[in-house]
Amino acid sequence: MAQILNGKELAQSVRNDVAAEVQAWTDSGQRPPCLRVVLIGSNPASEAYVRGKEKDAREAGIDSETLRFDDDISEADLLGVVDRLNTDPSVDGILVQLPLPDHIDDRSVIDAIDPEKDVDGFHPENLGRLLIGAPSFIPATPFGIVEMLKRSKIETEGMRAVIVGRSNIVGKPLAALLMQRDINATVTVCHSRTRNLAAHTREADLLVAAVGRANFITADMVKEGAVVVDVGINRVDDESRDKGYRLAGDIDFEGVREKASWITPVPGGVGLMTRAMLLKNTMNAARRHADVVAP
Ligand SMILES: NC(=O)C1=CN([C@@H]2O[C@H](COP(=O)(O)OP(=O)(O)OC[C@H]3O[C@@H](n4cnc5c(N)ncnc54)[C@H](OP(=O)(O)O)[C@@H]3O)[C@@H](O)[C@H]2O)C=CC1
Ligand SMILES: Nc1nc(=O)c2c([nH]1)NC[C@@H]1CN(c3ccc(C(=O)N[C@@H](CCC(=O)O)C(=O)O)cc3)C=[N+]21
Ligand SMILES: [Mg+2]
Repeated sequence: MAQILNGKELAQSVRNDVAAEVQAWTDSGQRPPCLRVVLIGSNPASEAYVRGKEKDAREAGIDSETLRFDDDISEADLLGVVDRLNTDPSVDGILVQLPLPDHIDDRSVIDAIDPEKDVDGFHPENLGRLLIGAPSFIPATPFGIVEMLKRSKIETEGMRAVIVGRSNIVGKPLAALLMQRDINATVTVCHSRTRNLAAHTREADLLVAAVGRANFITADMVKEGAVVVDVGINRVDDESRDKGYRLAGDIDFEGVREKASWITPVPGGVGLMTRAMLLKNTMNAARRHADVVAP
């Protein structure tokens, strides 16, 4: 039976560390790190993330505000908002909540964010820097996954890592991170065109699912003793809940926990780490902005 990689506890310890960094920062006479989140429309899932982020930021002493716009905002107007935040000297970090409405090109907006304020690490300059191992903002979800493994003292050296999902925000940056010299995993990235997916996943010492389909990874796809990380956030109908649904990951938790050595739950796993690492990135953005190099 797997041990639980407890996102609640691990994220709390990251938040405590960031709160101490922020305290030392403001004690030294600096203003609190400042994050601005841009939220278009009123997607209930996005609203939930944004609420969570605001609460986390407040507790860490970070100045965080969400700028909300109707989903009929034009791309030009949104680019104007980004430009204002880019040039505002009181703003350290910018996060534009994705996905954007269909009439707006996500890429154009991400590319417009000042790479020095890009706390999501989604700008091509930061993704390129991540790939070559140069200092950069590391996307919060991959960063959070690695931080979970490190804080749980899970040895990654020489592991076979299999990532299911090749998105620019999770799968690809996680692959870049896991193959770095301080982690030393051997990485396979699978996607919807992968032939015989289970043959790959069954080889994984570290299996990460970022697919977006509830209970997609079943026990028969998992090697005995694997470390299993669930990035998926899916809604499944559940009449016993007030909301009529509950959250489920991409991993069939009940089945897979019998075989894995470690497993992340949903909720209470990677999502909480994502939010905590965003705070870490915002603290680093403030240092960079003040020309103090991030540690
Ligand atoms: N916990 C957290 O902090 C976060 C959670 N999420 C959640 O993680 C999930 C993934 O997000 P994201 O990476 O943005 O998703 P995307 O939809 O961008 O990517 C999904 C990936 O899964 C692959 N895929 C889809 N179907 C299959 C299949 N049948 N077999 C193998 N691969 C398949 C796709 O392949 P292809 O490229 O070929 O289409 C694609 O690469 C979502 O549930 C999202 O809500 C996302 C970000 C952060
Ligand atoms: N620019 C941008 N950056 C992102 O990092 C980004 C984004 N857009 N768009 C959406 C995805 C998804 N994402 C999550 C963050 C936290 C939780 C999270 O806190 N999850 C909690 C549960 C939250 C709940 O109960 O609703 C948990 O797993 O325990 C989930 C998902 C960030 N994303
Ligand atoms: Mg779009």
